[in-house]
Amino acid sequence: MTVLMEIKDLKVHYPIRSGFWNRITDYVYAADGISFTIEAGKTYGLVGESGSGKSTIGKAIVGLEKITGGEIIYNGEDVSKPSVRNKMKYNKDVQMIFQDSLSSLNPKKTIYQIIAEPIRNFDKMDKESEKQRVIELLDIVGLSKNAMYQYPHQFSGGQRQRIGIARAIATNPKLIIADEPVSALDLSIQAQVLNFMKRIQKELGISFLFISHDLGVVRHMTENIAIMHLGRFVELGTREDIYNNPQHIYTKRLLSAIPQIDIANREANKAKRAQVEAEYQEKRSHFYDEDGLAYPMHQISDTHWVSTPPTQISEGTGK
Ligand SMILES: Nc1ncnc2c1ncn2[C@@H]1O[C@H](COP(=O)(O)OP(=O)(O)OP(=O)(O)O)[C@@H](O)[C@H]1O
Repeated sequence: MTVLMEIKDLKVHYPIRSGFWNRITDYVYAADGISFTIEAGKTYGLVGESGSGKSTIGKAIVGLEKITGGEIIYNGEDVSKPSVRNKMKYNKDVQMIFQDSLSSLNPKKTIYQIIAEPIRNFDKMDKESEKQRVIELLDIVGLSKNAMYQYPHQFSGGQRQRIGIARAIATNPKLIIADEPVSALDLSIQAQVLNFMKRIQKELGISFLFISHDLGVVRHMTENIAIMHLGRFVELGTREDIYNNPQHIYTKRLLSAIPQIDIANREANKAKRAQVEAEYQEKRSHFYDEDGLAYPMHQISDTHWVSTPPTQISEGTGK
């Protein structure tokens, strides 16, 4: 395994201000002690429901969010420090794509201007080479060269997402943070964009941090997955660990929420979902500390970590 990036004990706490003096009265612990490793050329899945802190981690990694504590190690340096990022042209190596391609692509700019912008920032070249590079990038994402004279609103959601990907790969990045990249798309288009991302990963050797609220979407995309809840990881493992041997009650709940197209077993699936939900409500307090937060992670196999109550560890039943 070749390590591309190591996130160590990352913390992002947002201050909450209130009262006449606008003083800090509390904090939102959006990311609280997050550690994981992204391998070169692989996809890491980060999954949890809305508000669990996934985007905060993505933004902290690209440098859009100031961190409260921890380290983000890339090429042996801590890139959570802006001075280190600037020195090593980190923003060329790490790019981000977003869920809402319409608002993340400037509506007043042509597709040419949108894709050429990162090239101009990082790889100065003459006009003709720049144009050829834009055409090449459009070709990689399956769009004709005529697209470069058009504007974002003239494309469908799936095409706009591919334009976002063309912009992201323009700098030959090593890592792309993909924050809910297909959530706004129809199911059939989702599959197209996911397959397309897998293809460019294979061809260009890019790593992805794939952020999603849906364990069904990441299933065929990722080698390793972390499940996040209320700012902390509750479970982390390989695809097999998470889908075939889930341990945390929250992971089981997310798995039961994956939509099934199995019409014949619709009633049985519904009953299973209700049973998992009832179990979650009943046993929830056992899996979280007195503040309602996940316990620290405990390793249960070479690849599998689970947030585990201290009492369970002392009893020697880490599972
Ligand atoms: N700038 C901010 N100031 C204060 N609180 C914030 C800020 N940004 C995010 N939060 C809070 O931090 C928590 C995590 O938010 P985050 O957007 O990272 O979650 P998420 O899992 O990506 O959810 P979603 O998919 O809905 O974006 C939420 O409670 C959110 O309200």
